[in-house]
Amino acid sequence: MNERVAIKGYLTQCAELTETALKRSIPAVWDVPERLREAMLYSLEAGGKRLRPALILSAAEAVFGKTSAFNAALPVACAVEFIHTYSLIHDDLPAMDNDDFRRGKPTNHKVFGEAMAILAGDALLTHAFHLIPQAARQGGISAEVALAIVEDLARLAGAPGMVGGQVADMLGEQGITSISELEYIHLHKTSDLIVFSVTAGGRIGGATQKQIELLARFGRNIGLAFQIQDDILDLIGDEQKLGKKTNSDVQQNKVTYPYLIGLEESKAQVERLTQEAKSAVLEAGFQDPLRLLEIADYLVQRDH
Ligand SMILES: CC(C)=CCC/C(C)=C/COP(=O)(O)OP(=O)(O)O
Ligand SMILES: C=C(C)CCOP(=O)(O)OP(=O)(O)O
Repeated sequence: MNERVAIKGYLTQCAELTETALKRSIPAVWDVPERLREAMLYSLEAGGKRLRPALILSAAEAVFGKTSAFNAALPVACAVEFIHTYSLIHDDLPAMDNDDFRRGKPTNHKVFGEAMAILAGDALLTHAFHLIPQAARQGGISAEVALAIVEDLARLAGAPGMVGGQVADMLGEQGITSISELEYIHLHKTSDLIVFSVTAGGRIGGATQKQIELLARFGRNIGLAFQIQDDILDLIGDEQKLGKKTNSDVQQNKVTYPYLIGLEESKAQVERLTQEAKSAVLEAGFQDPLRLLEIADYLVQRDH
């Protein structure tokens, strides 16, 4: 990827690289029950924006200054997409959001049944942790970087991160009255995996500790903006483009930013968080920060 294409084209290229790498991440010959493999591939190959992999690739590019860091970053990009996909399968289950459509298709449990959907999620989660040491064994990243990435992923996707955020969301349903409670949920449920993505990309590109911290600040802010935008789109978005039902938050009595502060103030908040994110990237003195800055702006305008 040498040519400077517009951001939409860049994200498409990142998504295509990720799709190819994802196909290779599940062994062609794999001694696992065929139905489990089908259920994993069903959600993994259902599309999705592949935003988190793109953030890993673009953070590596920002720090390293070239897209030649992409090859080393792709196994980690796949790992985060495995984790994100498992989280969506479980989030859609009847015990959680009870959703019927995801990524433009019936949800995993609608096709494979609840038990298999839970297990397909479990298998995707576990396989993610297989991919990162493999990348080190193949020489793409050092063992030290792989260890730091595994440690970050376990924390940011686990109880102190995404899982904890999802639990706080579940326990707080209807009882949330303040922005700070809602912010806690969004920061963990959504931002933490985005923080993981940009800091992992940074580690692969050779970032300093100070740069990792600034990438984490970037990730927290775009992550929060991303979740608020998700809540806005749930109210005013297009089902066809989103590939999932709108108005589900209202139907599930969920407390969201638009519910607490209104639509216009929520949009203004997305803008503010985006500016804050961009200032962190500018402060970091990266070799080539352009893609990260463009992605931050692109996310404000997204309609799916
Ligand atoms: C451990 C688990 C299961 C984590 C799920 C994390 C997550 C971000 C779910 C989607 O949130 P959402 O319900 O706000 O989004 P959507 O509108 O896409 O369902
Ligand atoms: C965190 C949220 C809001 C869940 C959906 O994430 P995405 O909007 O990134 O979902 P896909 O494109 O990967 O399907």
